[in-house]
Amino acid sequence: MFKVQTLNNISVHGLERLPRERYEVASEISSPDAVLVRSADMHKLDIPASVKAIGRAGAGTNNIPVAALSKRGVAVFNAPGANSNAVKELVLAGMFLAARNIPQSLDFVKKLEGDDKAMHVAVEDGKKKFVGFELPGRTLGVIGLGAIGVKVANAALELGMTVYGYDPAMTVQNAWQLNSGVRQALSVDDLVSKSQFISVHVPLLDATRGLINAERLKLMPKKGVILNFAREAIVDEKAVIESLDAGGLHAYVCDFPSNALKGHPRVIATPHLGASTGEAEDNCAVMVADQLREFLELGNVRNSVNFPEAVMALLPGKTRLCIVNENVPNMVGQISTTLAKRNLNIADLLNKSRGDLAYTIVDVDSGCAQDVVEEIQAIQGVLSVRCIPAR
Ligand SMILES: NC(=O)C1=CN([C@@H]2O[C@H](COP(=O)(O)OP(=O)(O)OC[C@H]3O[C@@H](n4cnc5c(N)ncnc54)[C@H](O)[C@@H]3O)[C@@H](O)[C@H]2O)C=CC1
Ligand SMILES: O=C(O)C(=O)COP(=O)(O)O
Repeated sequence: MFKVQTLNNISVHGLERLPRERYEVASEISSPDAVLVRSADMHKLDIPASVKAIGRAGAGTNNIPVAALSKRGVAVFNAPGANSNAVKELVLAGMFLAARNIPQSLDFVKKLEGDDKAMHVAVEDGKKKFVGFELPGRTLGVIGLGAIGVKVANAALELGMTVYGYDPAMTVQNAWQLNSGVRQALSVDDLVSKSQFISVHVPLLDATRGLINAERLKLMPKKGVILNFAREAIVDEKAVIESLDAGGLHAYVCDFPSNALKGHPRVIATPHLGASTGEAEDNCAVMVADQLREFLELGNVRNSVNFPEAVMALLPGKTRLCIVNENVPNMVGQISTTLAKRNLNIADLLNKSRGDLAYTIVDVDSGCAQDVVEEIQAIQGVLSVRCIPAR
């Protein structure tokens, strides 16, 4: 029986992927094997030694102490692309809301008084304050052409906008999805200086903290719109408010409200709603639950943010050892020597590395005693070892 702790509400469609006869899933559970999470902050949590994997039912993993977990040999999974359409749709909505001054006009309507005739007069007189602009011919700059950025860029092209993209580490997979009409910006500054709309779709990293700052806002054409559906700290909120107040920016559209932003007439803020559609919640939960299950039951790794991709078929009758170790020379040598000493024949072996970490799957012909696991665990550089008994 595997135990899975949930730290947020996870779609029932995802939880159903973990069959009751093999999985106990609860928000309060002792010694969990794995954790399922959305945006709960795990940085200050005491994550028990029993945890072998974390599944993030979503994209961003900045709420998870990934580096510390890697050192313990714990895998972290996410659900790449599973909520990207939901975010794209909200970004598009944000562009329309800003361009047509819709929030301000709704506010105006809410405050109308008098009978219908008086209201009609006020409407026809008041509407001139909300004259907007149209999107065709305007320029959008997309920073980060990953699952979301590519969809936003393609959709904006369809709307008749000129689109620039910037992403120095774009994957081949995403490059295949990107409409060839999207132009390449040479740098963030190049993109910013060309774009009336800028939408950020990068993870929160040291390199992306404050990516949109006072200097960059000065490079932007007047009356621009910044859209931030990525993470709060990617945009310098103080600089944005100063620019809005000084008549630089037209609007700041974001998914991360704060006291400073709340009530500002040119801020359109939603309560972290990017991934909050039934479809996205189901997609993320199903994807990450499947990945967790495959890891717990077979040791295979798909879509991890810290482990290398590693998938090997497990044949009936074979016992599997899953070893996480530092990516240093002679680890596989030491592991196979340990097995040979015990007369355990290797049927199949897969060794993959990613950065400082390596992951080895070894299938052996016969069962494998606990002391073998302990001996491998004792090899310097081994971070965690797991034995999956033969079926
Ligand atoms: N508001 C919400 O509810 C949601 C927010 N997000 C946020 O959006 C972010 C992006 O999500 P996805 O597109 O699914 O992730 P992704 O991993 O598919 O794409 C991120 C892209 O950013 C690029 N990148 C990284 N550093 C960069 C830099 N310094 N300059 C330019 N590009 C850079 C990467 O190469 C990658 O292509 C997530 O990390 C998360 O923080 C994601 C989903 C929902
Ligand atoms: O997937 C992401 O990165 C998100 O920000 C979505 O967060 P959520 O799962 O809605 O709490």
